[in-house]
Amino acid sequence: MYYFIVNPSAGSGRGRRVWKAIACYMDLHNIEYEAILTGGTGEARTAARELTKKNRKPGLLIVVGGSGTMNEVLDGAMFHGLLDLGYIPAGTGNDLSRCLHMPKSAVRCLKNQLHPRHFSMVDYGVLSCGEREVSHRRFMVSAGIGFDAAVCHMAAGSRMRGVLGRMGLGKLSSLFLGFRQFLHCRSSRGYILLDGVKKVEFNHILFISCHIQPSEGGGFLFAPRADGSDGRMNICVVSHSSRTKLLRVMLQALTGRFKKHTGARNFECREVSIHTDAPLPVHVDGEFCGVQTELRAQCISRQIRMVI
Ligand SMILES: Nc1ncnc2c1ncn2[C@@H]1O[C@H](COP(=O)(O)OP(=O)(O)OP(=O)(O)O)[C@@H](O)[C@H]1O
Repeated sequence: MYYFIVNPSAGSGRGRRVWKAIACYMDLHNIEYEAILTGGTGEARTAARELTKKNRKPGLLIVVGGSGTMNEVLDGAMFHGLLDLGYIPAGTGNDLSRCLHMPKSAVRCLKNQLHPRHFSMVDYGVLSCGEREVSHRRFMVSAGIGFDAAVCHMAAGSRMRGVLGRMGLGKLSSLFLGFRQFLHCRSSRGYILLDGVKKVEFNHILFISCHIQPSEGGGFLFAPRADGSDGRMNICVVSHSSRTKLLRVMLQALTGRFKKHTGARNFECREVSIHTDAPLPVHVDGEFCGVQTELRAQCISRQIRMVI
């Protein structure tokens, strides 16, 4: 049995179009399936919890949407050993499918899920935040604090993103919002503590992102060495007093030539604690989740089995 969780509004309506093609293929080939179409935030999480309960009829859970939908499913799913997860990308940024080198065609992806030849064991991260009441949220691509989260927050309420997204120009809208935010975003002093032993301090943190997968934000390669199945996270810290230098960092990340240079540093670890003096916005897989000064992220090794 195949269970689909579909976000029809992912990718500014691409989710609905992709789902039509998939449902058509499934019906044409008489393959049994159930589908849940989400109506808003949180529904994919609830559906995933329900579908992964122990007493359910076994089957493959396949997500149709962007990284936000995938994030909700991962966050809501119950693990009984490994979690088998299928994915058909239909989002705006599509970082996960790019990092996993998935085919561009939705039907091609579907065929791979129906006739698996190659499985990939994938890591995920857990972000913990809050002081008195600690909350935990899983992530599959990246989580971070600062500028990147501020862009996600702005994008979520942006009408321009919806309009450009429908025209297939989602990346352009991210660039525009990113540039606007880049000019206004505040920086902060702070530090990171890697695996509880190595403390590194920074004076002008623009953002810190914790990567399971190498890119975020629709193709910004901030952690080119991140490997989604090595049990480790790659931490990217972008910090410098000169915005001109940081602009160069952003452009290099966008063009895939991100290297070690002034303004950006990468670290590897299994677990990281992050402190910023000023409260900064936080995101997980591109979904805004409030403003914080303290975060902890850890990598859970190879607990998701995906067909790619
Ligand atoms: N029916 C719906 N209408 C509006 N929003 C929805 C609906 N179902 C789910 N959502 C919300 O849509 C948001 C965006 O989803 P998602 O991240 O999958 O798409 P995207 O932003 O286009 O893709 P990406 O994150 O890969 O750029 C998520 O916060 C999700 O909770």
